[in-house]
Amino acid sequence: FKMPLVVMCGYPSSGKSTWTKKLAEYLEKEQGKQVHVVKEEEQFRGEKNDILDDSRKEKELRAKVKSESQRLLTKDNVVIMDALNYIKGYRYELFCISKAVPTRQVTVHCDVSEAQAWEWNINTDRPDNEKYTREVFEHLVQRFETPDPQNRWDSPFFSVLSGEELDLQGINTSLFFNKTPKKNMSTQSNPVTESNYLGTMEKVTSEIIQKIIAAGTERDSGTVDDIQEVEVPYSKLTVHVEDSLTVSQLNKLKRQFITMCKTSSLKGEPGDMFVQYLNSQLSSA
Ligand SMILES: Nc1ncnc2c1ncn2[C@@H]1O[C@H](COP(=O)(O)OP(=O)(O)OP(=O)(O)O)[C@@H](O)[C@H]1O
Repeated sequence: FKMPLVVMCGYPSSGKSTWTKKLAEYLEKEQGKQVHVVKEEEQFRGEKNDILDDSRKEKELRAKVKSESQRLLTKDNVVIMDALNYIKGYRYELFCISKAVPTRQVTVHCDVSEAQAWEWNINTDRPDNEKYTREVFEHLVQRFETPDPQNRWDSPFFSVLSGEELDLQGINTSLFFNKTPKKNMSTQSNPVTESNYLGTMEKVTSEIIQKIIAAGTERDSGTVDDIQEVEVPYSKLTVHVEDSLTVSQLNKLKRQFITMCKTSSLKGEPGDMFVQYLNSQLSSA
């Protein structure tokens, strides 16, 4: 059992670094753990707003922070990821990495209002190039995908409101004392054996995609339109389709998912895993 990952998230300037510091101190001094903080901030080098305003640079930034965390996760310490972590699909990828190690992961949401975060941003004693511009701040707030403890990748979940204290002890308990989370209990299908796992994946994902396509193509061949929730085989979960979606996009997501399963030694109920993957990717496009 390897040391766990804490994923901080929240609006820009919502207190992520402040709570990261307190959590790290608590785990080190009171629990005798080694803590490694991966700071997104260190990558900015005075160009915070430029990087966050450029989707290509921002993507590179996220990839760096992710691989740094992944590298450290194999060592004997707690990794706290002090980063915006605002994309649902990205948090899902982190969850897959933790699962593959395997280790535990806890999500901490610094849940302060936009107005409060903005006030902290302008009143902070950092140099101006380390403050968010109004424009970048607003973009990040708009794009923020609030974590939901119902998603298994956002759970166990802790949030801290403005004026409240973070439950440091609770986090410690979740990281070190709780049992490994149980497998998803929403399906009763038969357990899948190692040897036929990928074959099963192929069949399950194909049938799920067929169902989504069938639900949307009655009107318009080739595009899946105007669907909210699609019920699919092999899972009690539904797929949320908000925007129009092409058959080739769906096939691409299926291929990506299968590749991820092959490389990450991720195991679970194939139907649920694929539906959760689709939902995380469809909402983070
Ligand atoms: N609970 C709090 N009460 C009062 N001020 C706070 C609180 N939390 C954070 N701040 C102030 O808000 C500013 C931003 O805090 P912090 O750097 O922790 O946020 P962040 O989410 O890490 O920011 P960034 O998005 O830039 O990484 C700091 O000046 C900090 O002192």
